[in-house]
Amino acid sequence: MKHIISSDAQGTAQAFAEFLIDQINQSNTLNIALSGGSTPKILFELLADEYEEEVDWNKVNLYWGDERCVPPTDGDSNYKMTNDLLITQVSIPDSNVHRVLGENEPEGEAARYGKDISDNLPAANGLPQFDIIILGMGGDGHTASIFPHELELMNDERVCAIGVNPDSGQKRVTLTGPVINNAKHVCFLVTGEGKAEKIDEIFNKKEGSEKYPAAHIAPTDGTLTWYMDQAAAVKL
Ligand SMILES: O=C1O[C@H](COP(=O)(O)O)[C@@H](O)[C@H](O)[C@H]1O
Repeated sequence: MKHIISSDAQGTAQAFAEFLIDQINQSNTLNIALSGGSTPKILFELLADEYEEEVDWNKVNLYWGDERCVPPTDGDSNYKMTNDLLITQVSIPDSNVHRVLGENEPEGEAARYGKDISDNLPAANGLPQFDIIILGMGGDGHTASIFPHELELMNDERVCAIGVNPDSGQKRVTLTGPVINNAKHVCFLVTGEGKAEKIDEIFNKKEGSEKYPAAHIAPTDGTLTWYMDQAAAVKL
């Protein structure tokens, strides 16, 4: 496990963007699962503003590690944020964009999306393998949409399942733990002082940290990198 600490959220997005651009330029095709959240928002703006011309976007296939079960026009939609800030700003073919159909019935959509992933990605260890998965970590230690009260999703045999936000009751489609941990590169983007406590607990393996889904991310054969800002990493 590696961690890269930048001075602020902009620096965190920049550090990850440089890694991503290198990976795209070194690959014939790159399958990436995106996340929602505040740092990816900065990342998408940065990619559109500064890296649009730097890569061949035809090589990039976009998926989502989690999505809220809402229509793609809803302000809560992770796809909407990516579409507004990145997809409509770079030359990426529509056929490369594999969104979760958040407007569909959740359980059926989790199965459909899992099949879309299995049908299109190469397999390794009997599971689809992403080149890169971007993760965030919520203030409660959730990652993707695996929340502490549904830790069993870390060991679920399906590719995708439904997670439920315990505060709002909102259903979300999420990749399961085994698929996340099967990726070649798993990259957390975590910024802000609100994450410092959990970062400290997870990194220092404090008692009780095992209840946080983010603490269970440990790629089987791939790399794990935490991109953080100083505020999130202040207790390390
Ligand atoms: O609910 C979500 O939040 C997490 C973390 O977001 P952040 O703004 O606290 O960085 C995100 O990873 C996930 O995709 C999203 O659905």
